[in-house]
This record gives sequence, structure tokens and C-alpha cells, in this order.
Amino acid sequence: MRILVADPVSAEGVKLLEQHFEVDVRHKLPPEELIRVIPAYDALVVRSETKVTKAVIDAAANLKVIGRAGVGVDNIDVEAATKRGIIVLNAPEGNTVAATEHTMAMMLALARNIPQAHATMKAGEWQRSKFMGVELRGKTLGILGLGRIGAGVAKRAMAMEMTVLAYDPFINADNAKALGVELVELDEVLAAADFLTLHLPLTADTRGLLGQDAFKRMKRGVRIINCARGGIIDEGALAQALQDGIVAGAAIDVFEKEPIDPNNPLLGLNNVVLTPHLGASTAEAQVGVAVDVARGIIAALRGEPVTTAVNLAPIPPHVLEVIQPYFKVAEKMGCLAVHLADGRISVVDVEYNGDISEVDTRLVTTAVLKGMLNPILQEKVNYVNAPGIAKARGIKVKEIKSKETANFANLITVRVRTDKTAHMVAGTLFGKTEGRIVMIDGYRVDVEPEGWLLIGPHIDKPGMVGKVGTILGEHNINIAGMQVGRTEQAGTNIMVMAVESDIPTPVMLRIKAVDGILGAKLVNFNAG
Ligand SMILES: NC(=O)c1ccc[n+]([C@@H]2O[C@H](COP(=O)([O-])OP(=O)(O)OC[C@H]3O[C@@H](n4cnc5c(N)ncnc54)[C@H](O)[C@@H]3O)[C@@H](O)[C@H]2O)c1
Ligand SMILES: O=C(O)[C@H](O)COP(=O)(O)O
Repeated sequence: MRILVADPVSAEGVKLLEQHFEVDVRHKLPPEELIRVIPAYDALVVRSETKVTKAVIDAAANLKVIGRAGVGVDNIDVEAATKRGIIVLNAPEGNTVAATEHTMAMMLALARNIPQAHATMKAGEWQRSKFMGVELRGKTLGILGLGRIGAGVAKRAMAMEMTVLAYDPFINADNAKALGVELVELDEVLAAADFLTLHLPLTADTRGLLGQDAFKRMKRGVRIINCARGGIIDEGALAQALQDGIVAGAAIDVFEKEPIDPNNPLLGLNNVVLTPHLGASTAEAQVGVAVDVARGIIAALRGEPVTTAVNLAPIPPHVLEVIQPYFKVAEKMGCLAVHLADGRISVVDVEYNGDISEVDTRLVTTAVLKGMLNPILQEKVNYVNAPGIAKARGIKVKEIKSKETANFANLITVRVRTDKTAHMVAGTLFGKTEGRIVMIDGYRVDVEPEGWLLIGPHIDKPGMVGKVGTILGEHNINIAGMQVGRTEQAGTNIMVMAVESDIPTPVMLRIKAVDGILGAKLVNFNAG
């Protein structure tokens, strides 16, 4: 598999990728060149510079994953990627401290005119009276967006003895309270803040959030810091507010257009502090995001779920701890179920029994669908596109949950209904990680879902296994393991044989023709 690293990321991340894949590092590709080369790649790594547009995604015939070595994914057309089943993942935590500290540096630089004073000294001047500053202590800091960076800034601001107010309609009031932050409405923050700092994503809702109107509602003399995203503040309106004295100063790291437009009105003003999108630029942060994104890409290309995928619902760590060991066996159960099912699958019920029923199991259900759809579809089915593909094919998927369990601490049962038949497969973990199939169509078994399995329900009479074994032997097909599963009702059994190679169709037909064999299915668990 081939990876294109299109923006500068730390060598540690690139080395990690190189241990597994062929990696090309090519920075500053013009858009048309990116579109030309992208079909050759399975994964793309970017920061904020490369724009991954719909045109790039449409051209990316083999792309499976886009990794953003950082937080903001506003340079990636996530919707277009999702439609194509391309996983978009980011590295949300690696640069949090760097951006938080940059915000504090910008706030202090703004309060004490440090860049302006520095520039005069470099010019040979000694001007003490020109640069009267203000203190942070006792001032009100308004935070828009109390996520990772917003919360980090809040903690540090409180150490500087500031009062902190925040606007974030999506966070829990108790979390804010635990931080010592008062959550209030936007207008209240705007009216009260002496310093106002932005830590929001750029979305349709936040674009232009601070425009002409908002500046009118601010306390006169407010100082504004934006280390989040250009576009959240209307730069023209900010320049005007700075000139009118509504805003006393602004410290800006991110711009509507990057690299900054030489005509940007902020460049001509003295009461601004500008940095060229340096929030994440620390050695520590760059190693952190590069390694995190490399790990995400490796997982994605192995077909494992990616906890940092932005086009999948996020999974809290305590839930992940419970469900992660089940992904593999769930996928294999899906694979087995689709092989058992003759005909068009219309309903998939996934039942969870035991402790697992108490957490969010949607991703385990997605693993079942992935395992079910991959063997029958040309396109690659993954954790992003599996639910959408199932829906588009008219498959009704339902989860059933019960804490009750009979023989196993946790049990997952997949029931599929087709236009002709109904089948079931149940699976669990032995120990903490060993996936096992423990029931097939009501027959109790204990099967490791690996390699090739021949499954044959048959009449319960002597010689059945011997007859099938003889046919396999005649065709030089080695049997690696065998067991017979029983049901409560006497009369039929199921044989499950692990074989070491594919069984050609004519041989399968001979097996199916054996007197007493009620059907024979061959499952290749390694194909998906
Ligand atoms: N300057 C840099 O180099 C740099 C570095 C890292 C992150 N960033 C940017 O900083 C921003 C924050 O990053 P983070 O890691 O803290 O993200 P985060 O997801 O942890 O926090 C964002 C917060 O914004 C809130 N929010 C979303 N929409 C909102 C709205 N309409 N109104 C109010 N609140 C809203 C969310 O509830 C969330 O709590 C992002 O834009 C990110 O891209 C910039
Ligand atoms: O969203 C982010 O992570 C920051 O804006 C950093 O962007 P960068 O990786 O281009 O420095």
C-alpha cells in the first residue's frame, strides 16, 4: 500500500508509516498535481495547508483514509469522503497544549505590547512610555468554545487570577463548573469580556460569528485572541472595530486566507499581534500529532476501527475498552452469517447479552455489517460506509440488548433473515481476546473463526464425517480440525471442518450430494 504525505509532518510519524507501507513525502503539490497523482495512493496525510477538495476525492480511486496531523479538518471535504467510504481521521489531542500555550503567549503579548516594543528596540529606539500595558489579574476572560483548548486556557487564566466566562452550548454545565468556569449565553460573554478568546471549530454556524453586529455588543476596549480558525471572525469588521477603538487590540494566529493575503487590513494596524498559524508549532506537538495520525492510518488500512475518525461517532475510552476485543469476532460472525444465508438479506438483528449490553455497541454492530457485506460486494466496506451500504441495500438492522446471559459472560447473537431462510450465529470471547463461534443455526459448537471452514448440517447417523473426509482426502485437501455440533432436538447434527485450502466447486457439489448431508457451505475467514 502507498501513502502520500502532502504537508510537513514530523519524521517520527513518517518513520512509523514506513515500517508498514511505501511512503512518498511530497509537499506543496499544486492542486492539479495532487489530483493527477492521488489515484496511486491508499492513504493521504495532510496538515492544514493541503486542501483536500471534492475534486481530489473524486480522483482518488484507491484512497481509503485521509489523516489530518492536527485538529481542524475544515481543509478536507469530509462529506465527499464519507460518501466514498473514505475514513477521515485527525489527531485531536497532540497539539492541545501547544495551542493552549500559544493562546496564553498571545494574550500576554497583547496585554504588554511585547511585539511592538521589540520592534522599536530592534530599530534602535528606547521607548518606555509608549507601551503602557494592562494586567490580566482581575480581568474577565470570555471563552467561546470550552473544548480541549478552551478548557486548557480557562485553567491557565484562573492561575493568572482572571474571572472566566464561557459560551459553549454543547458542553455539560457540570464539566464547566468543575473547571470553575461560568457557562453563559454568547451576548453575556461579549458584553462582559475584557479579553475574548476563540476556541471553536470553523463550521457553517461559527463562520462570521464575530462580525459587525457582534462587535457592537462587546465591551469597549476588549482585547481579542483568535488561535482557532480564520473565518470565525470577519477580518474586515475586526479591522474596523480596531480602528474605532471598540477593540483595543487583537492577537491573531489564523486567517481567512492562508498564507495571509498581502491586502489583509489587519497587516496595516499597530494594535495587532500576528503569527503565521503557529498554534501547533512546537516540537512536542508535531511529534505527538504525527505519531497519532500514523497509528490511525495503520489501524484504518488494517480494517480496524479508528477511534479518531471524524466521520464516525466518537467512542469514549471506557466504552472502547469494553467493545474493542469484540470487533474481530463480530466481523467474522457477519462473514459466517452471510455465507449461511441463501438469498437477499432483509433483516439483521444483533443481540447483546451480558455486560456488553450496557454500553454503546453500535460499532460492534457495524463490524458485523462490515463482515457481512465485504464478501458480497465489489467495493471495500469499512467502518465508515458499512451502515450506509446496508441501508442502501434495504437491510433493516436492529440491536437487541439484555443483561441476562445463560452460559457465557457476554454473548453476541447475529440473526439474519433473507427472502428464503433465517440463520443465526452466536459468538463470544474466551479469555479476554480469543474470539469463538459458539452456536451456528442452533447447533452448539466451539469454533475458532480463522482460515477455511466447511460447514455441513447432516442427518445424525454413522459414517457422515467419514464420507466427507474421504472426498476431501481424494482431492488432497487437508483437514486441520473437526467437530460435530448438536442441538437440543435429536435427529440432525452439524459438522464443522477446518480445511487448509479452498475446496473447488465440483468437490463441494460431491459433498452436497452425499446421502444425509443437508447442505454444505465453505467460509473463507481470511478473505475479507
Ligand atoms: N492555531 C492552531 O494552530 C490550532 C491548533 C490546534 C487547534 N486549533 C483549532 O482550535 C479550535 C479548538 O480546538 P479543540 O481541540 O479545543 O477542539 P474541541 O473540539 O475540543 O473544542 C471545540 C469546542 O467548540 C464547541 N463548539 C462547537 N460549535 C460551537 C458553537 N457554534 N458555539 C459555541 N461553541 C461551539 C464545542 O462544543 C467544543 O467544546 C479548532 O478550530 C481547531 O482547529 C488551532
Ligand atoms: O487544527 C489544527 O490542528 C491547527 O490549526 C494546526 O494546524 P497545522 O497542522 O497546519 O499547523
